[in-house]
Amino acid sequence: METIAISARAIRARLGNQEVLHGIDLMLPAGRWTSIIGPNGAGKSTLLKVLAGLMPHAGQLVLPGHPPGQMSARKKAQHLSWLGQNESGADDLTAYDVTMLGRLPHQPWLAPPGEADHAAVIEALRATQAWDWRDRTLGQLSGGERQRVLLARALAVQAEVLLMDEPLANLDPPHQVDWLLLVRDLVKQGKSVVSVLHEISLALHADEMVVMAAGRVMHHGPCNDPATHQAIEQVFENRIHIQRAGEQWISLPKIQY
Ligand SMILES: Nc1ncnc2c1ncn2[C@@H]1O[C@H](COP(=O)(O)OP(=O)(O)OP(=O)(O)O)[C@@H](O)[C@H]1O
Repeated sequence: METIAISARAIRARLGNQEVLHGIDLMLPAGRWTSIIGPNGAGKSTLLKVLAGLMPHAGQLVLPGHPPGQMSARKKAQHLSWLGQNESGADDLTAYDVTMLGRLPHQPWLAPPGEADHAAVIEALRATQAWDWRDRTLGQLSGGERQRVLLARALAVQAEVLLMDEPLANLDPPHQVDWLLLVRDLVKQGKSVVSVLHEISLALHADEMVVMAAGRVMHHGPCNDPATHQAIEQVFENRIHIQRAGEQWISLPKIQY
């Protein structure tokens, strides 16, 4: 039987005075990579924030093996790692110190980082090829370089579940591919990854896809399933076409000149 990383039942969430998630039921598999896709405003970021425990919501959220209400904030922060969309702040901190923030859930209150913390930070900065800028502040980095440091921070947590909102933002094509290989490697180690992506061709490399529109899940299925491809085309108003290119599925814009 498939093990579950996060189970969400009847999730509703509001932003301002508007309900933006309208009753979401979702079982996210453990040890797999799930992509969440959908048009602008579909509620993808809101759903990811709810899954990360960062937003008030109605409905039930369960991390199997961790009874609700019995997991301390620290344990939860060790278990779930978060990479937000367009994260700002920390401009005066060095890339090394920003990455070390990912180790906070592991460190005793006010204790300096230990050997394991430094080892995790070094490994994460090397994995995202951000090691060379370890002594530069975030404010001195380009958008893509900065994103790779934030990704290193998320990796340094060494969490079982990684939630990433638009992790490919500002990354050039080779670093997008590196991210994809990194995720595949995490999944091979048994970690669960959930990512919100706008790059449909890359999102199709995931194991499973959640297709959202207007605050609802329209489809959840394997990335190589024709029903999933049809759902993707539909939520994007049939303005894109999913097709096979060699070993991969890719999304092409439908353009009539
Ligand atoms: N402060 C707010 N008050 C009311 N509605 C909001 C607020 N912030 C966002 N929304 C609305 O909530 C809905 C869901 O937003 P969300 O950011 O989750 O969508 P998304 O699918 O991640 O979009 P995108 O692809 O554009 O990043 C959108 O319709 C958005 O306009």
